[in-house]
Amino acid sequence: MASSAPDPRLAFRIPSLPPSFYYIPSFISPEEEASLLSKIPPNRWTNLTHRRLQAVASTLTKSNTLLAAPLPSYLLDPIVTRFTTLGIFAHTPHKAPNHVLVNEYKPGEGIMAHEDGPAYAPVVATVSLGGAVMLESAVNPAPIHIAPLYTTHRILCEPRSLLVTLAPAYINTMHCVPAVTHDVDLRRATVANWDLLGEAWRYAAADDVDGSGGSGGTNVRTTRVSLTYRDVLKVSNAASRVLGLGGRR
Ligand SMILES: O=C(O)CCC(=O)C(=O)O
Ligand SMILES: [Fe+2]
Repeated sequence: MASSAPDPRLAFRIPSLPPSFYYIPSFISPEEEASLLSKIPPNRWTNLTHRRLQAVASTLTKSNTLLAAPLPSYLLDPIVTRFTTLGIFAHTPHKAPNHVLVNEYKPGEGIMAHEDGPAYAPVVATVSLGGAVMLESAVNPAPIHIAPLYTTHRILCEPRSLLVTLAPAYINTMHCVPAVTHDVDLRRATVANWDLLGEAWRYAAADDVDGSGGSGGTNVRTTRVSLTYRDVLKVSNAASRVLGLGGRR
């Protein structure tokens, strides 16, 4: 019976993590990666202390409202088409992403621990381009202002991969990208998605190609761009029509 067939998406769930993180290596091809990198507008970056950022199509208003504007076509195809096939945004209010935060990290850069918060439906789909980085996720057993963080998990985001974070992980965890030039001690015991990596051998120590022991490998950071797709809950069509807003920052 079709209903008893295993959900193919489960193959990509990171099993050692709390629900739900999914990791898909080689979500896009090297050609698609190069094309995406060439289409990111060079003049729309906002420089932050440890990374630079583009909010596409625009920055949310103070009330966390998106002024309706279509995503540019380079961010839609093929990525959003594949999201639709996988049903990633099937249960969000708009059934599709309507906002993308594009981050760029040079070696030594990162993003401090944070939650993505209530402006969005609890789904983030992140495509990595360029270099690999370690994303750290800290599970919080209680509301963040009451209890300190405990268990930290490490997720290696390879170039061309897709990382999907769904509720309850979206709500119960904080995440960061450490601002380092090298991600060290890479092996099965310390990298939650080791067995889902497309090219784990690249990151293993020379004496430890299966990642199970040894001294652990190192990822030497190079510039990495992340495309983080989200569905903003509050969308204003009126404001963008009347005020002519909604342009890209
Ligand atoms: O670059 C990443 O993978 C994480 C970015 C992030 O956490 C964010 O934009 O909220
Ligand atoms: Fe985030």
